Amino acid sequence: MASGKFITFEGIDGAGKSTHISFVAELLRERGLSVVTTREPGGTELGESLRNLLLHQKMHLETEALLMFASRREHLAQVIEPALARGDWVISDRFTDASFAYQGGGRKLSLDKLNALEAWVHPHLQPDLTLLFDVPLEVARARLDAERTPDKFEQEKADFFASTRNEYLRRAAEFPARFRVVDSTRPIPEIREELRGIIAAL
Ligand SMILES: Nc1ncnc2c1ncn2[C@@H]1O[C@H](COP(=O)(O)OP(=O)(O)O)[C@@H](O)[C@H]1O
Ligand SMILES: Cc1cn([C@H]2C[C@H](O)[C@@H](COP(=O)(O)OP(=O)(O)O)O2)c(=O)[nH]c1=O
Repeated sequence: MASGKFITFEGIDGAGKSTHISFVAELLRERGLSVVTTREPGGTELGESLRNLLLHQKMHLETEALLMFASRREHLAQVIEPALARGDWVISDRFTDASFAYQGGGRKLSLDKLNALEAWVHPHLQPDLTLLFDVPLEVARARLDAERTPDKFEQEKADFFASTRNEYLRRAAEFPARFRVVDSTRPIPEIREELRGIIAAL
């Protein structure tokens, strides 16, 4: 049996990643693959409790980073690793790149500390494919304003998201084999066509 692959969706808030997750999951299911969709922070009962704290409570930057990785540890143990071991495909709405982008880029936690946490929590696992939905801040902000009540992260200022986006793009350049940067300013059907091509090539 072919082994499953691990796909992560990333981007600043409002970039449009959630819009495309069910589409990509469906593309894979059409090929007869078994697909698990999940998200971070969250994905487990404990992770969803941590998500609630992380999205709504102020806390020290390092506490925030540690809780993101605590949620991830549980998620890997309970959901991601068992699914991949069964041969399922896993699609996660965010993973460790988000910690580098938000806690590292946005909040300026040292990348050394983030590298140490990553080496602790998943020394041997990386996504097979990371789709980075990229838009300028103004576009993301306009999409969010039209839509929802902002959580703790979504209330951050423009320079926070500029740094977050830059860190995502820096990582995409550092790991070109696993990243695909998707220009998410385009209309949804055009983005879907590109995603269809990327998935077909996997
Ligand atoms: N390519 C696009 N063009 C126009 N609007 C979009 C596009 N992609 C997403 N949106 C809209 O932007 C909003 C935020 O999208 P969402 O997928 O929830 O973003 P994210 O998950 O990245 O925060 C939603 O209202 C969605 O319908
Ligand atoms: C996984 C992860 C998410 N986050 C942030 C990014 C998002 O603002 C927030 C929740 O992500 P997300 O699920 O994208 O939010 P929404 O449901 O509103 O689209 O958590 C981090 O700061 N670090 C992380 O490691």
